[in-house]
Amino acid sequence: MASEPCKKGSSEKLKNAHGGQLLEGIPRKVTKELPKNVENVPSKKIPVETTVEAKLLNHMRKGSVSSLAGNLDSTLSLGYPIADNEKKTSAKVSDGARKTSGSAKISDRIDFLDSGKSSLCRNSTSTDVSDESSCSSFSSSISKPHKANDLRWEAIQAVRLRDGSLELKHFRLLKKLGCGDIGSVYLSELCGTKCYFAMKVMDKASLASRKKLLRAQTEREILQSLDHPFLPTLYTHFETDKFSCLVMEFCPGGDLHMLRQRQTGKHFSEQAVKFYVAEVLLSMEYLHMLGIVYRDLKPENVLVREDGHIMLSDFDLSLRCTVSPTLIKSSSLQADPLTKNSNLYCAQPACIEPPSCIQPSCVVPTSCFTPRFFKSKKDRKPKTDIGNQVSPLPELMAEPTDARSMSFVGTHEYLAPEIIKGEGHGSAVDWWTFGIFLYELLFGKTPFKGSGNRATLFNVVGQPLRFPESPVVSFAARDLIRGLLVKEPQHRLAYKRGATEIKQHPFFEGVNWALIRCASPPEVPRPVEIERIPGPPASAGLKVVPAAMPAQKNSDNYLEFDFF
Ligand SMILES: Nc1ncnc2c1ncn2[C@@H]1O[C@H](COP(=O)(O)OP(=O)(O)OP(=O)(O)O)[C@@H](O)[C@H]1O
Repeated sequence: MASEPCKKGSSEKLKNAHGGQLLEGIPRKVTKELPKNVENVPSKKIPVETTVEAKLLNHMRKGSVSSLAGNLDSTLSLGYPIADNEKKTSAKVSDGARKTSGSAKISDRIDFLDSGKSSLCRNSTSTDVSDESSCSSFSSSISKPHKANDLRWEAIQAVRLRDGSLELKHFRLLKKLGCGDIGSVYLSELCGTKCYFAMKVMDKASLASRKKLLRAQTEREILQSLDHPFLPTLYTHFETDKFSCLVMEFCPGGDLHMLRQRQTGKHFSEQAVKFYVAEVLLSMEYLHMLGIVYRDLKPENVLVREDGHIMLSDFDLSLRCTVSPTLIKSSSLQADPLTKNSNLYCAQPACIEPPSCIQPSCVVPTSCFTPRFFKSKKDRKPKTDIGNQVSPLPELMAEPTDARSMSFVGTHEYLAPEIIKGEGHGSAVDWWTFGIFLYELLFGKTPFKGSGNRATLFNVVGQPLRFPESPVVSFAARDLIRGLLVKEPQHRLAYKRGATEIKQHPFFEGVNWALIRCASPPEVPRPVEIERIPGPPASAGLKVVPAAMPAQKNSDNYLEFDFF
């Protein structure tokens, strides 16, 4: 089968074909690196697809894996075109460790950045993951309490128990979902289980030659550390001699960029926005608690799960640092940890009793998102007491504010001013991108977009924030955006107390943060139908027909009923 060309660069072609105008709906392309220190690295993304897919097929033909179910292109439809998936045309510029001189003019800096000469920051090595064994990683459900009732998790564990490890041969690759800078993502079935996953396949040789091994490693390590309802679950990862594979949850609903294109006026209603940004906020809060600055928030990276809730994806640009979560305000029922209970401390933002958060019949609003407090047995209250707590939740500040990176990372329209100016940046960049994200979902466009990337960068740094007259958006929403899109990071909302500050903004009034996972989403993807169609055994085709559709009729008032 001929390998399908990677469509990631398709927007560039459209740009030329349409008089330099980037068509609305064509995804922003991101160049993750503007290489400088690295000689001979192309400034455009290499279509990993061509290399990965060809090699993968070759690999499979040798009999090491079940077939990439044939006729993929013609017989499979995901309900959203792959071309839409493969978007992003701006520059996703990699984390460079370059320092600019304090006296350098911003225009020089922007020229430099726009010229594609900024440096790579992470010191990629060709050996950073080469010593890995070919076995699967053994993340256990103990470290992922949210997976306790997950059939896919159980299916993976069952194969592991039976065969010792997960390998490529255990999966059928059914459909290419898209390709990114460091790999291609395939819809895959764990053979014989009807459990479907998104498998990211990365060609190790290509990663090494393009000095992206470290980035792939960063993404994998971050994914391994996550266990949150709105963040990807890494079910397993394994290596072959040629490929590194990450097996994650498959999101059939596409991403928020595509979903926005389908809305009337190409923007979401304010209620829908509130839902999506609230879930993104919780996932960012969790990441910051783990010391992870995400750095790549944009609608393309927010995927929609089968239940309509979101999943933040794409962690290869994230920055890891140390963080010391601090309790800044205890709830009235908690003794002051500093005075009375010196053994009370905050550790992980995880569920205290995981299943209780999922049950719609929750009587007690046990929070999935509040910090877990460990106390000595002596001080632990009886469960009933805890269950009756109705007092305000304690406030936790877990901002990796000390993090400092000189990297130039992100997508032009989403870059924070301090990144463009090369002043060094920390977690506040995530709150800037959160503001741009909120703006784009509400207004259908980003606030500082210029005629080209260079103009965009200038606008971000120098242009004041303006709001279009339509659509009409509440004062609270505009006020929140204003607070987030403050150019100086130290004056930006959430700079001091992180997500807590944002949660308390009137825009989110009435949001039940603890039970957001139980709320009805604005749209739920149509159930995935995967039906086998007749054909030769080796190329048995599958039909996949998910597409976002409006939530149940009676969900017109879902926000009042479920969410607030
Ligand atoms: N879990 C998933 N479920 C469904 N589709 C996915 C999933 N993960 C990724 N995809 C699709 O595959 C495409 C490629 O994803 P991938 O993370 O490799 O690249 P990317 O998001 O473009 O970013 P990057 O270039 O930084 O790697 C995405 O655009 C998305 O449409």
